[in-house]
Amino acid sequence: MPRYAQLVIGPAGSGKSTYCANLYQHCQSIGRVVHIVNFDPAAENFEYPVSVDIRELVSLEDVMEELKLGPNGGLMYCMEYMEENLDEWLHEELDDYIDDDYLVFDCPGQIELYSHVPILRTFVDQLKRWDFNICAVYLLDAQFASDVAKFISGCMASLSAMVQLELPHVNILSKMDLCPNKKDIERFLDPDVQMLLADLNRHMPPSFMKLNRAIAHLVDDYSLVNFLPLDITDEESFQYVLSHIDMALQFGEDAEVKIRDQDADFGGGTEAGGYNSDDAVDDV
Ligand SMILES: Nc1nc2c(ncn2[C@@H]2O[C@H](COP(=O)(O)OP(=O)(O)OP(=O)(O)O)[C@@H](O)[C@H]2O)c(=O)[nH]1
Ligand SMILES: [Mg+2]
Repeated sequence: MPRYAQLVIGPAGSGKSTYCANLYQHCQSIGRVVHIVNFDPAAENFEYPVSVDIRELVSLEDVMEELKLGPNGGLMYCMEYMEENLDEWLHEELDDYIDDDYLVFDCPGQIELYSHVPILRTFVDQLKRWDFNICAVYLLDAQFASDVAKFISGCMASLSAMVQLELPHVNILSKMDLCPNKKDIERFLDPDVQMLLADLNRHMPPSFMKLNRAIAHLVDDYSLVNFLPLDITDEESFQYVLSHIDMALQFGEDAEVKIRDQDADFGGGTEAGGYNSDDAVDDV
């Protein structure tokens, strides 16, 4: 039987770790087992129990200190080091997770990892060889849907990850609880590219019209302009997103949903997401 992996990616601060923490909680509440892998060598605080931690192999702090690298160069070094040690380190770590186990990789936010650096591609190819079904879960802050130009740039970033990784790909608009007017966002979830194009042209000088058209068609040709909204304060919203990801992973087709061991070693449960969602809703 295969194992399953969500690769949670997206720009810095888009809500990847918060999503992982809330996914863990949601799964606990419905009696499903998921294991979260911290794949970010720079991460320090966790709102979920970490099942596998890249920092046991390499940590950004040590790399910056020993190699005198800055945070971005240091992170790239860490990820290259991970790539070189896939067989020894990760293979061994994942050995504990067998048939139909479901892992969620909380990745770093350095956008170059998903655009032109081949590290994650090598990593997913290796996971496939180890019989994982994998789905890329790309988070984009719903603020990107506040205007068309921002939204198109978010789509392009997601598109480059999609082309680079060649995985089933689910796009999520995160932080919907912070959106004052959800109706405004709706037109971006499954938008008409002609409408986006007209909007772009309206806000830009005529010299950009040809470029705008080319970009809009590129995005349209890849059928990428499709986002699922996620409001982490709403269980139904979570269930909706998770069911799409499960479908992309073909999870549940030949695997039984594992019932959580009530005595899981992570005692006491976690608090959701490191922020107070009630306050966030009140702010809107
Ligand atoms: N209100 C609200 N805040 C969120 C949500 N998701 C994330 N945040 C906040 O946004 C900030 C960044 O969230 P993270 O989950 O750390 O984002 P990340 O993508 O893991 O960031 P990096 O690992 O640095 O790339 C934190 O302050 C979170 O509390 C959300 O759905 N709603
Ligand atoms: Mg994070």
